[in-house]
Amino acid sequence: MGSNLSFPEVEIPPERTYIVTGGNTGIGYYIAKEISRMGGHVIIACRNMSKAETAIQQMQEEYEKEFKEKQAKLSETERTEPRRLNIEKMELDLASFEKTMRFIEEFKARNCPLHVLILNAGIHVHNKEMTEDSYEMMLQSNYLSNLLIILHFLPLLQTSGEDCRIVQTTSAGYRFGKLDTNNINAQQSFSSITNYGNSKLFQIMSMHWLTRHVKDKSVTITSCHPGYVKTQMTQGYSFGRAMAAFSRNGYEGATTIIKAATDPSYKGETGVYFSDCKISSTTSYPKNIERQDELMTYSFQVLDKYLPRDIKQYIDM
Ligand SMILES: NC(=O)c1ccc[n+]([C@@H]2O[C@H](COP(=O)([O-])OP(=O)(O)OC[C@H]3O[C@@H](n4cnc5c(N)ncnc54)[C@H](O)[C@@H]3O)[C@@H](O)[C@H]2O)c1
Repeated sequence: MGSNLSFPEVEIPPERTYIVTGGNTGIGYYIAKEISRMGGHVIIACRNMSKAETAIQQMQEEYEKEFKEKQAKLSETERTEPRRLNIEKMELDLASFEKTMRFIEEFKARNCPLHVLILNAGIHVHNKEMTEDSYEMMLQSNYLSNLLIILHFLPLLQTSGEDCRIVQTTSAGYRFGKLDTNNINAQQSFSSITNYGNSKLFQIMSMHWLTRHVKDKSVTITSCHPGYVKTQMTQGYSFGRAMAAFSRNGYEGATTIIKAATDPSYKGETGVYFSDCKISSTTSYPKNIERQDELMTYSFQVLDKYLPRDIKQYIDM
């Protein structure tokens, strides 16, 4: 397990900024740690600021330990000191449009470039839960709020320089989802697996739609399946615990996303799905254009109040 899971070691210039949502735990923790270790400026966007701070300290400690272990193999004259990783935290709660907008506005107010947006945070609930905005929890947290962030940050990514990317952590569980606008908000029925699958399917469908409709094609948008990974998410239910011995660890789960976000050979590669650290194919379902249009009509209606005023300048809609 995991032997083909790797990403090339690249030296990331310190001015390149990466947002990693859900960067304090699970897969996101390793995405943030490895990208900052390679030199990037990383902002982890999380719900709980004290947990985020603890995670940042832990990343620094682990990095220093690993750095010193590598240095021990070198001669005294070759040895250097570990650096301070450039990781910051910002508050983000995807289960609330108001709080998601607060994060968007706070980041915009910094007036700094954004090179790579890694939308990794996600949730898998077992029973039907509605958000404060009256949307099914996974629909809003895994899909609608992520789309809102993309729509606001696109112009910033387009003007931040070379090779800017949006990378979403989706799931092969998208196969369990389907688009049914009469039941999209669990109006008629709810199933933990189907509704989780829906949210992950919609990430892939919206990626395809955006790939076609964004006017300036310089920013790439991709979706990644991390594999089945032992994290808080999967340990929260009995099947996940039973699968623990056969699951990837958090680092292995992160490799596919890190590769999609940093590998120079993927520069310009857009509208693709990654699995096992390589571009892979999806079923035909998310590629259906009429279905994508239907999803986006619904999504733009839901998000209408929060959309950027000048959106039509950069998206054909
Ligand atoms: N673990 C797996 O086997 C697996 C498989 C396929 C896809 N994924 C996806 O990988 C991503 C990371 O999951 P993980 O396995 O590391 O689980 P995890 O539970 O360890 O991490 C999820 C992260 O998302 C954050 N999050 C959840 N709801 C949020 C909200 N409302 N606002 C902001 N942040 C929120 C959590 O705080 C946490 O940091 C998710 O998108 C998940 O759907 C995981």
